Amino acid sequence: MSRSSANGVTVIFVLGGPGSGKGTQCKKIAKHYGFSHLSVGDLLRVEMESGSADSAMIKNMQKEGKLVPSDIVVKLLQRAIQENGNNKFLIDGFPRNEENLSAYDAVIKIEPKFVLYLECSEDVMIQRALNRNQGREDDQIETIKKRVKLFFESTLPMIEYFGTKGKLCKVNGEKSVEEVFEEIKGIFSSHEISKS
Ligand SMILES: Nc1ncnc2c1ncn2[C@@H]1O[C@H](COP(=O)(O)OP(=O)(O)O)[C@@H](O)[C@H]1O
Ligand SMILES: Nc1ccn([C@@H]2O[C@H](COP(=O)(O)OP(=O)(O)O)[C@@H](O)[C@H]2O)c(=O)n1
Ligand SMILES: [Mg+2]
Repeated sequence: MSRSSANGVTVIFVLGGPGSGKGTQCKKIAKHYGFSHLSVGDLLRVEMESGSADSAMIKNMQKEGKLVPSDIVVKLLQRAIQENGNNKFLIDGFPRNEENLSAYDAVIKIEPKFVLYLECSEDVMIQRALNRNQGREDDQIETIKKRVKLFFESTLPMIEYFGTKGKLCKVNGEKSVEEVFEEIKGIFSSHEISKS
């Protein structure tokens, strides 16, 4: 039996390229449905600012648009889940490749209820990330292009794998914020997740 059915913890992976709207939609879902939003990029940024032994490496990987080793990412995620009293989590921006997924399966082991994928064209991703204005060092054009490339090379094949398992829920991430959220509400309703 998966841990999700054993202890009643619900996990949803929220995936999409940079700028596809993961953070934007997760905030709305969290508020509407009472989920806790765990953005792995944010967890890494907090760890980077903490001055821990991994700070410099994380800063460098983010600046280069590369992925931080999975063991470090999974430890941060596990700690965030354990410290949180909630039993419903949106995991935003993870897993991003097969290695992330294997590390998750080995350590955290909570089978996701489904994977929410915000589909967006490369041009829209790039424009949104460029206009984001959050002071992120990785939101400059050269790094964004590397991140987009990595998304299509490493993340998308893994997302498609969830499709073969019948776990993939895809929405059109290019519509307005409210239209995307309406589509998401339909998906949540079909999975019998109701307003908190
Ligand atoms: N559906 C949308 N339409 C237009 N702009 C959006 C939409 N969703 C998000 N944005 C904007 O695009 C940028 C990237 O969104 P964000 O949620 O940070 O994406 P991600 O977490 O996937 O990188 C932000 O400036 C956000 O306000
Ligand atoms: N699973 C993850 C998620 C993020 N990251 C790092 O954090 C960066 C920013 O991730 P993010 O999820 O905040 O980025 P967006 O998709 O929101 O633009 C990535 O480019 C990686 O360097 C990672 O290494 N592994
Ligand atoms: Mg984000």
